[in-house]
Amino acid sequence: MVAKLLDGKKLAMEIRTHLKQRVQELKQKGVTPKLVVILVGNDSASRIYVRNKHRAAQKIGIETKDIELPQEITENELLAYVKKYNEDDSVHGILVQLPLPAQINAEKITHAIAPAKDVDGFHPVNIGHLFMNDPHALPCTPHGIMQFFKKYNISLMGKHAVIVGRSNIVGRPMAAMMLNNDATVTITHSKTKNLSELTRQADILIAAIGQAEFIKKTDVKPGAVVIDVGMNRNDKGKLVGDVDQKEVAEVASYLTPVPGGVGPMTIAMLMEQTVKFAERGVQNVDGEVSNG
Ligand SMILES: NC(=O)C1=CN([C@@H]2O[C@H](COP(=O)(O)OP(=O)(O)OC[C@H]3O[C@@H](n4cnc5c(N)ncnc54)[C@H](OP(=O)(O)O)[C@@H]3O)[C@@H](O)[C@H]2O)C=CC1
Ligand SMILES: Nc1nc(=O)c2c([nH]1)NC[C@@H]1CN(c3ccc(C(=O)N[C@@H](CCC(=O)O)C(=O)O)cc3)C=[N+]21
Ligand SMILES: [Mg+2]
Repeated sequence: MVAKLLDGKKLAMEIRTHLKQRVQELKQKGVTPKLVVILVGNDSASRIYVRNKHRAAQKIGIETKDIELPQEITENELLAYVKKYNEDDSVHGILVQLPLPAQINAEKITHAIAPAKDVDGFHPVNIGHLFMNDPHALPCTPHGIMQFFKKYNISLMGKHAVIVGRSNIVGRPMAAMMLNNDATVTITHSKTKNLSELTRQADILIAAIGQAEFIKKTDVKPGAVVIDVGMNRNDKGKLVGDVDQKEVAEVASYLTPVPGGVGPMTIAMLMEQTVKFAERGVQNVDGEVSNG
């Protein structure tokens, strides 16, 4: 079998076209969706993300403000920025890039972002809604992955989904979303025993580990759908995923490439949520019932 590649670049472009239309409608009502991105220090995956976000926002007509802060900034200084944009009615979305430097308690920052502006969907209130199958804001990376399943008619019902990685930004919310869509979900991590035995049972395998080309052909059941979330540099400095793409393409039915797979979808979902939040604001002004 040769895997069919799930083209995230193309799907993200389709989504952008729809968003552009929605932004135009908002602008006619006098509202320009605005996203504030706060980057502390110089994490390399975050750099790529910030650059690509900016480009996408420009194409759609979303206003972005990038705030770049030094590695040494204190927690209170960073909290003051969050507070400022929480209170600024022209801002619809706030995103603080992770990871944050060691002197800052990331949890404290995440908790400080107003849930209604939490475009990452990382606030405990939003995570709680998601786990209760009543989502208000959705973490962008797993939400983007769900769009592949929709687009390519990959049903999750009754399927065994195995997720490698349990981070708050990918693994855990991915598990909730797949569970909400009737998959049977196994979450694995660095303490999991006999990992390969589990991954080989997966109808749908999500690799969100942060280890270059970790998942090999022998870890994958023939015909499985394999989603590669990883963004790593290999020893030659090349961008590679968590999946050995060349090997795994020989056994998987579907596979997301890196680059051009999950990454562009993460950005498309960030844009989508920014627009959605801006639309909610307009609904509230019009006196209609808000959906959250
Ligand atoms: N394309 C995109 O849009 C995005 C890509 N990424 C990329 O995805 C990858 C994962 O990111 P993120 O979730 O933030 O990473 P984290 O480092 O926060 O989490 C990694 C997870 O993988 C687990 N893990 C690490 N090594 C192993 C191993 N050998 N066997 C089994 N499990 C292991 C860890 O286990 P434990 O909990 O026990 O430590 C942890 O749960 C990175 O490459 C990142 O750059 C991230 C976000 C978005
Ligand atoms: N609060 C927060 N939320 C995040 O969602 C978040 C974060 N912090 N910190 C960093 C990680 C990483 N991440 C990426 C998203 C898209 C690409 C992306 O655009 N990838 C392109 C890269 C192509 C290229 O330009 O080389 C692709 O895969 O095709 C990369 C990385 C989001 N993250
Ligand atoms: Mg990708």
